[in-house]
Amino acid sequence: MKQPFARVAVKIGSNVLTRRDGTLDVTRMSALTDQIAELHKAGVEIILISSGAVASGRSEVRPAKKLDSVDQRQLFSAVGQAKLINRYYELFREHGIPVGQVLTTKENFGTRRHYLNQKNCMSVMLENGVIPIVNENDTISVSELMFTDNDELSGLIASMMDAGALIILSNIDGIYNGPPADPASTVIREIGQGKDLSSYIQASKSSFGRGGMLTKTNIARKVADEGITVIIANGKRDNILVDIIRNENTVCTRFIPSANPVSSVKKWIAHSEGFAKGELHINDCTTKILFADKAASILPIGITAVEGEFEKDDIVRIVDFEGNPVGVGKANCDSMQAREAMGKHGKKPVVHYDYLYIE
Ligand SMILES: Nc1ncnc2c1ncn2[C@@H]1O[C@H](COP(=O)(O)OP(=O)(O)O)[C@@H](O)[C@H]1O
Ligand SMILES: N[C@@H](CCC(=O)OP(=O)(O)O)C(=O)O
Repeated sequence: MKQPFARVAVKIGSNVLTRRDGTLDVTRMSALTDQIAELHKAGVEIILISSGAVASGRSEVRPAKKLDSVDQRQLFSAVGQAKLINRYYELFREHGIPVGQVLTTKENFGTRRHYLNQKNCMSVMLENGVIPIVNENDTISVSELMFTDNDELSGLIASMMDAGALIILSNIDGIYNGPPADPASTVIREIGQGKDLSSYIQASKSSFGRGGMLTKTNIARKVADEGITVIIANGKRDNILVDIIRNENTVCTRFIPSANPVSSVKKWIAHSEGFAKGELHINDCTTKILFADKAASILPIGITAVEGEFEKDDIVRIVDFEGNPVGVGKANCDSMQAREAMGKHGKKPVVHYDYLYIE
């Protein structure tokens, strides 16, 4: 059977993999592994982003004294990640599929060199039939520099690996149009571009999750805008992964991808906002040009202020004349040169169109 997607990133949330008491739900892991193996054997390349390290480590150690939240995370994830990957290794081995562990941190996405290095690692794994199993390296991540949660990480991975789809598995059937516990609420089956979902989302999270539904929807929209289908579905439902791929009527929320996919380098820039070293403030006319259909670079004549100190090739935020962030780009010169050229005609672009992502 022809598969709709050649490459799929699958994110499994902590609560899918853990029982109520916090122990690892090996039965669920085994069921999901079977489905991934089925898709893999049908020729779909899978990249797995799996949470569950902290949750599975929690039940393994009894700390001698009360630990602060950083110590807890480091201790539990160190123990739990080993347990988690060991389980995956055994489960996939039953299908004759090799798996490899990729532990990463947010900083590894900060420079283009690090980014391409990671991309190369996962590409070579896929070329050799190995399923990458990715998680944040919680043991060495610095709290302030962590991913909001693994939804953010999965968005980066799907984008970096040019996946056709990102499937986010949680403990819920999709995004509800009201409180999920309210019987009158139903799952929103399709979400088009530009739809504001904030009024539907409650602040509640599952007991082992970190980010909640709001981060999921924000990431999903961003990734879909880059041309990737994003699906939020219930990882606790039997056969969910295979059903999603093969049966369009499966209950889940689908974010319709943009019809104009963005280039690989623009995808990196789109997710690099957190690494921005400075800001370019642009005038009204340049803002209008950027939002028009034609490709346009940021020329010095349209810049009204340059904030922060940055080097050539650093990431900068683009801010409109009202102070709203409108995009992210890679600077073509350093901040001193940008200040010198600002407001002048006939100068080289400060951000070239090929390295500019407008939100
Ligand atoms: N409108 C909504 N539709 C679905 N879930 C919602 C909504 N608003 C809040 N949620 C909550 O978001 C939770 C899923 O997010 P999260 O706890 O981060 O899961 P995960 O651990 O899988 O990443 C659901 O269990 C639900 O309680
Ligand atoms: N890296 C953490 C993941 C925490 C997290 O983001 O969880 P979730 O919100 O369930 O995706 C772990 O493995 O425990």
